Parts: sequence; C-alpha cells; structure tokens
Amino acid sequence: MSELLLSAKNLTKRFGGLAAVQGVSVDLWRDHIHAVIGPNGAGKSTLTNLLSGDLPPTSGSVMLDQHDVTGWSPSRISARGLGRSYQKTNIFLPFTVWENIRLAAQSREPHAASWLRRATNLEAINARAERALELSGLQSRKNSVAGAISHGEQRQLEIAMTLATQPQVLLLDEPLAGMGVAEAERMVALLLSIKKDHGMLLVEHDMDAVFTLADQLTVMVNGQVIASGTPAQIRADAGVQAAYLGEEHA
Ligand SMILES: Nc1ncnc2c1ncn2[C@@H]1O[C@H](COP(=O)(O)OP(=O)(O)OP(=O)(O)O)[C@@H](O)[C@H]1O
Repeated sequence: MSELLLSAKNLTKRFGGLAAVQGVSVDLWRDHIHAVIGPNGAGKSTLTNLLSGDLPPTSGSVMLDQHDVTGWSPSRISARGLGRSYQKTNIFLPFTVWENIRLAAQSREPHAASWLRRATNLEAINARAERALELSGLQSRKNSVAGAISHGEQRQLEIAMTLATQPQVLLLDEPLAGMGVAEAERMVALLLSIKKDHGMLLVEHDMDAVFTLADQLTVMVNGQVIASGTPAQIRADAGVQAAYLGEEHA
C-alpha cells in the first residue's frame, strides 16, 4: 500500500460570482501520478494554486504530510515538502545549469547560525544539487549557460530545480508545453523515473503523455469534477467523451 502524501477535501475557490473550483477533492499518493485534465478555464491552475498555497481556498482543506496546511503561505507549504514547477519559468538565464540547481537547493536551507553549521550546510546543499542534476539527466549540460540550452532542457532544469528542494509532493504545471516529440518523450521518461519517490499532480494538455503517465485522472469542467478514475475508466466514460476527450482516445 503506498503512502498518502497529500489529501485535499472539498476545495472551493470563488472569484466574486465565479466558482473557479467547486467542491474538488484530490489525493496524491507516493509512487502515483494523478493527472488533472479539462478544457481551458476548467479550474486546473486554480486548483494547483490552492494546493501550493498561492491562493487561499474559500472553503475546504488541504492535508500535507499529516498537517492541516490550509491557509499556509507557499513558502511554509514548500518547507513541509511540496515542490511546484511553474508554467512561467523561474530559471536565471545568465547562470549555468549547475548554478541554477544549486541556488534552488540553497533556498531550502535555513539560515546558517554559525560558520560551523555553514560548512555542513554547504555539503548538504551540494549533495542535494548533485542528486537533482543526476535525476534530471542534465549532467552533460552542467556548465552550460541556462539561456543557451534548448527549450526542452530548460523544462528539465525546472524539474531539477524543484527536485533540489527535496519535495515529497510535486505539482507539475504543463511540463510538456511547447515541446517537440523527442523532447516530450524525454520529459515523460524523466517523470516516470522520479515517480517512485514522489506523489505527483500533473496538469497537462498533451493527452498522449497524460495517458502514458497517469495512474489516476481527474477530469474538470467549469470548476467541477465530472469524472475521476484510472485511465481505462476515463477513456470509457461517456460523459468525458462528450465533454472533452473526443474520438481520438476512445
Ligand atoms: N485571479 C482570478 N480572478 C478572477 N478569475 C479568475 C482568476 N484566476 C482564474 N480565474 C477564472 O477562473 C476560471 C478557471 O481558470 P483556471 O486558470 O484555473 O483554468 P485552467 O483549467 O487552468 O485553464 P488553462 O487550461 O487555460 O490554464 C476561469 O474562468 C478564469 O478566468
């Protein structure tokens, strides 16, 4: 039985009269990828923002690592083990791949109280950064300037920077956006390779990737969940077919 890492119950977010997310519950288990799909404006990004603390919910709750983190700030939630890769890149383009990963690893470190702790921290930071570099498959680009690597490699770098904070839960917002076929295949392989140690929420428009990666899918339309289940169950769901998927994945 795998471990429940995050459990969101009955989340609702209202923007004035609009319920962008309405009564949505999501569980993230270790070694599982939970994909959230739906048409533009369905509420996927808003849901991700509620889980990361970027937005407070109007109602509902989020449990992370057995703590009720509802209403916590993003940095406090991140320190509890939630990592998020943004659609909008957080990379410092003039810095090298290694410098970017190292900065991300450093951001997790509490401020050193003494020079003694600083030396130990430095080792820990470098070890975390090395591990993230290795997992992301970017070793050969370690000393390349981030602005000079390909778009696909920059997305890999974002994942590496998120991994460098050693999260248990990963929220991935369109990690395949703008990628060609070969780059997308590399990203799918990367996500599968890091799945074992993490609980992952995947928001992604590339349905081939979603159906390859996901253990569970939740389908949202107009802020509400219209179906949730295994890829096979979602493929066979007539309501989902009508609302979203169309013929190609039937
Ligand atoms: N800060 C905000 N203020 C007001 N309305 C918002 C805000 N953020 C999102 N919305 C609205 O909430 C609804 C859900 O938006 P959201 O961005 O979560 O959808 P999405 O499923 O992520 O769409 P996409 O696939 O295009 O990214 C939309 O109608 C959007 O206009």
